Amino acid sequence: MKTVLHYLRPRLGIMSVGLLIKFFGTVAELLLPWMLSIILDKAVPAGALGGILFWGGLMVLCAAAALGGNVIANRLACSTSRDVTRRLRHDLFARVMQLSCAQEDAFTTPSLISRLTSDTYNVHQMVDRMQRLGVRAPILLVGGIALTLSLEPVLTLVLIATLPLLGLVVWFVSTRGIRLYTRTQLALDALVRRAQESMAGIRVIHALSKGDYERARFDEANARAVNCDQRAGFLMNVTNPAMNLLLNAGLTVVIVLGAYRVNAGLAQPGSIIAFLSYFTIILNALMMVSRLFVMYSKGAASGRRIAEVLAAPADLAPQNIPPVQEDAFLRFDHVSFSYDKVKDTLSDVSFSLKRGQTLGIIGPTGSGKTTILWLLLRFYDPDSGAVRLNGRDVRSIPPEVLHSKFGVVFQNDFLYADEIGENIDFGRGISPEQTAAAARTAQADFIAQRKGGFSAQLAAKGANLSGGQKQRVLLARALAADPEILLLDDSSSALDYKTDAALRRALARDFADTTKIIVAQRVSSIQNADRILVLEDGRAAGLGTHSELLRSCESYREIAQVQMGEGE
Ligand SMILES: Nc1ncnc2c1ncn2[C@@H]1O[C@H](COP(=O)(O)OP(=O)(O)OP(=O)(O)O)[C@@H](O)[C@H]1O
Repeated sequence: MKTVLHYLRPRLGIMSVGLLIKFFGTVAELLLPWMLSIILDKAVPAGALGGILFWGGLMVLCAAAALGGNVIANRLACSTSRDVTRRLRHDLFARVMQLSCAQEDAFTTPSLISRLTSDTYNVHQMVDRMQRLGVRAPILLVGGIALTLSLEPVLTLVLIATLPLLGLVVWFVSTRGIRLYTRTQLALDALVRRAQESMAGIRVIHALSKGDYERARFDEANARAVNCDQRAGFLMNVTNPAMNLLLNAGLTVVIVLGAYRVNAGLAQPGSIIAFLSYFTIILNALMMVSRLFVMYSKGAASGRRIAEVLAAPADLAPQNIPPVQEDAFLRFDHVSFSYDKVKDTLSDVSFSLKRGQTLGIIGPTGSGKTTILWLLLRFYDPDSGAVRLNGRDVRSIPPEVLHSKFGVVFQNDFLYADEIGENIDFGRGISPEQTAAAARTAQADFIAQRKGGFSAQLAAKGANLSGGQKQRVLLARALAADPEILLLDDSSSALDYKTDAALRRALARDFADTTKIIVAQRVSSIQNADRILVLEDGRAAGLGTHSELLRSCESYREIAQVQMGEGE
């Protein structure tokens, strides 16, 4: 709730005006039965037409004030909740964008999506309802009880006697509600994850005719989410009838007692009618309070989930590490790293490159090739050792400065549903000439030949391109900003051998000063690299040129033999 209150602070002025209008509107509404009792008990028996007209006119004015006040206050409440949600969503998204990969892994993507969508919606609803009902319900409740006390103190005691029981119901609902709604949100996270997985793999699912299997998996997650929501809903649904029961029981006692008191001449009929109206008003106010607690339970649970992300520490903040004097441009210095902090993913890996040199990385799947790139980009920090650029530890370089040095193509990289040119530019203001040059180096000549050229529209994830075309657009994107360091993670695997060779020649020619790290499965993609790192289960099994490794590294010789028949 602290987080939500923080976002409400800039709106305090407007909220106060809205709540003040709500206050007066509700007071006007509350006075209506009291005025009715004056008309019935005083003006009518005295036959005072002037009195009847005066109080009747006042009632019309009060009713109009109540209506107008409510409408204006509700509109103000709406604008506040909209504004709070917009700012909250904006900051949450900005924070999500800055999360480290380790934090992303911990929160999980589906959970972050539902925090950005359904959780912010729940907070929106809570802020909205709190303003609409938060003032109205207590005034109707407290004011109603005060007025009934002045009208009929004896009967009011019956009303007051039921209040502790009602309070107990509200307390029980709100404490259990937060727990149940947190569980519901977790089930929704799982549902989003299932939907995301199925959408991402929809072609494989079709190809393997696994539609039924996926539907069953989705239904299972769906049923769990519905079940959790049902439990929370059941608790909330029990609240209203339970309160109704208590209040109707009280109402029955009031009617019986009221009839007895009128009969005995201890009370007037007008007061009893007004009392019954107040009883209904108080009943409604209590219903509002219980609804408020439902919204509060949901909103508070969601607010807590949002606050967790906003409060996540900036664990990639630059650290104060003094630079060292060294001749290498890029150095991995005895780096060890583990994702789960149990088993090392990389163990004591070292290599260095001079500016403009190329490192090829090869090794079995899961040997840690991509992890080396993650550490270079400081998506994760090494557990021991250091990654340095020009003698500066990457942990001491501000992320935006560090990342501006890189051009990257990752495995399964993404393309927007936008023009090809926009996908290459990626919001960096790259000139059309630079874009065209990058596309030429990336061997993406097909773009110019395509209808619309660089303005041709891509489908989401580049679905209207072939695998090889996609890789070449992604390469053009990586090259367009003329990076100091180029990281290519298995990014030419879909290219035919001829195009792959042409790409390597173009890179060597047009990006001679760019330091390149190329992760590849094909020996042919890296055999001309200045150095090749052979990884095996996170360890450097070999480091050298192609011919050196053929002589000295058995596992490299085996790969080369299988792929090219070399080294025998
Ligand atoms: N985010 C992560 N959390 C936990 N473990 C991970 C994570 N990413 C990768 N791993 C694990 O770390 C190991 C190395 O993964 P990495 O992606 O670096 O391998 P790779 O050599 O690039 O594999 P491939 O050739 O298949 O792309 C694997 O065992 C993988 O399961």
